[in-house]
Amino acid sequence: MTSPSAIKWSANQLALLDQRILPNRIDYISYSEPLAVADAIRSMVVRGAPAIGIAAAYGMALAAQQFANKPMANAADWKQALQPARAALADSRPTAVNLFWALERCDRAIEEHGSRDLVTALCQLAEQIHAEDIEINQRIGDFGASLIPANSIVYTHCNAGALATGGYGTALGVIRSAHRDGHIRGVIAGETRPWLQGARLTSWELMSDGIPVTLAIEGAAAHLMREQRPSWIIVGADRVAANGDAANKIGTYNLAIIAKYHGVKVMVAAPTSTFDATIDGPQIPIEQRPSEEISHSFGQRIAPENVAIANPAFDVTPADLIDAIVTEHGIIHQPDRAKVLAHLQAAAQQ
Ligand SMILES: CSC[C@H]1O[C@H](OP(=O)(O)O)[C@H](O)[C@@H]1O
Repeated sequence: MTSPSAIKWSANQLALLDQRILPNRIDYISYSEPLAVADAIRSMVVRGAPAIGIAAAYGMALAAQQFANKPMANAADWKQALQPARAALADSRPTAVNLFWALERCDRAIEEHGSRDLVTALCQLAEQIHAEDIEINQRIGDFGASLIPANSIVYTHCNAGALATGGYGTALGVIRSAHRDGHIRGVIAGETRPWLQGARLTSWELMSDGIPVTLAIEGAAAHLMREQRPSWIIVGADRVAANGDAANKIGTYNLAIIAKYHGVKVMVAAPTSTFDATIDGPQIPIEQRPSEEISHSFGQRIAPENVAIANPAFDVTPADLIDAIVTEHGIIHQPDRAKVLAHLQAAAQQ
């Protein structure tokens, strides 16, 4: 049994698996309002860079449906009508660049179709982005798996699985493909405070696929790298910058430093839609999330009132701590600016 899809679209209705209550409850929430989709992204009903981009594209399709019976003379009319929905979706989470990449693809569809049947075009575009992502993840998985030695233990952080994407996953896509090839002896999944994507989502996904997984607290990472000698740390990304730095869930930078000390290799698995060639790592916007995610645990206060709290949702791992960035177009070994830009240029020509 594999984990259910994070995103469902049928009869022009969007349903999102509520990832805030997994794995204890499997509930989908239906959406017809684009502003509600923006809230779902902000509150992490749906999360994970590629899944956020797919949800935003469906949000724009829902927005267009609201104007299906209104006279629109041209693309400018449509852009004006859809602007509130686009603005709300763009404002939902700042770090995952797939969100902005998907909205820009919707912008191009609006320009291209103008007053013709834009509703159908945006629905088809969202479905295309969704279907493409699954195929992309399978390619990332196979490229990444080619790097995993036989009999490997690997370590992963957060959830870059089917639940964070259109399906199959990026980091978990590599693990799924390597397990299919018989190269995975075990996976260590870091719990990933405060939202516990590792404990609640990655453990659940891997167990659903029959992949041996051991859940650990993040504080055990150095000990486990020394004792169990994983071959790779395999993570996803929310944004890969032009210089090869990668933003991912908070704690990834820690793991990369520990990995360097212990001679463990670090792999970032991400589609080229997660790359942002316009900035370098230090310029990546880091989302600061609500303090309550740290001061409370499942509704119970665990920290004193008024304690100062830092809750950055992501950190940036410098390229010199990354051994490989794996995309749907191949592998960037020992990434740097020149290699990243060459990879993106070659990808654009395919
Ligand atoms: C392939 S998803 C990438 C990324 O998304 C997760 O963040 P969040 O759960 O806050 O959306 C995490 O950083 C994953 O690695």
